[in-house]
Amino acid sequence: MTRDEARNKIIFALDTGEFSHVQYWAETLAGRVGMFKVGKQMFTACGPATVRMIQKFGGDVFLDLKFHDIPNTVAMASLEAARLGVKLFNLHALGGYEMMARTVEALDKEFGGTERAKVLAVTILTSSTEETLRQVGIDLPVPDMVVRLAKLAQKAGIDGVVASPQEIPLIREACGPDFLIVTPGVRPSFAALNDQKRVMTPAEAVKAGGDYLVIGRPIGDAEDPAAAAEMILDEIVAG
Ligand SMILES: O=C(O)c1cc(=O)[nH]c(=O)n1[C@@H]1O[C@H](COP(=O)(O)O)[C@@H](O)[C@H]1O
Repeated sequence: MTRDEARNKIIFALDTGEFSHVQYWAETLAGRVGMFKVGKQMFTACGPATVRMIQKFGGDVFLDLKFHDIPNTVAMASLEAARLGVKLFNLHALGGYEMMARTVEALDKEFGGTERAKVLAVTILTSSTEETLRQVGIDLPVPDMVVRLAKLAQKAGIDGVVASPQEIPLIREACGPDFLIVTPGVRPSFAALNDQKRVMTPAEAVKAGGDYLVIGRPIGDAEDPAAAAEMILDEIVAG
């Protein structure tokens, strides 16, 4: 894999609430990562201006608001997300088939054949374990639940999933080569696990067939974030 191909796979999780930091990150990591993820903290604090600021500096955006609500509410919120011109956004597959299908229908109606934001369904969060599932009344093993939700999302017309890198082979087998797989829970050899549980290294996640890797704290908390991003690219290219 070339360095450019590796770079295009990296999505930096911009997990801050400070609008004044956005320009710094967009400039520092431009050309070092393929996309910027704006999540709940950033969006709640600063809203769509964050997305526009990143776009102004030439960055692509993954809007990570993990919608989960009644079908109409999610479909309408999804249209607003897509109108911001983001490349990716997500919802929770646990919201069910109708919620996902209504969202894809609304997007197709508005955007027709033109290029639109891709929708990802979050399967089971990378911080969750079997115990987490049992606590909410789900007795299936995590991998079974992930595959079940990925297949449901694909049936509803969703473009891909967010899942742990450990589940990539199972999802590929169940959903085929064109279904996008985006994996957080990626930890380079030099970084701490933090609250992530089901993790892999960047090189392993790419080798397993992940289309995009979401990486936050290993870059954001590093003393030299640009160097950390380059070290991650080194690991992927070497791997
Ligand atoms: O949808 C996500 O991006 C996501 C799903 C998931 O299962 N696990 C997960 O960690 N994330 C996000 O991915 C990012 C991971 O950040 P770090 O753990 O700092 O690399 C965070 O912004 C999470 O919100």
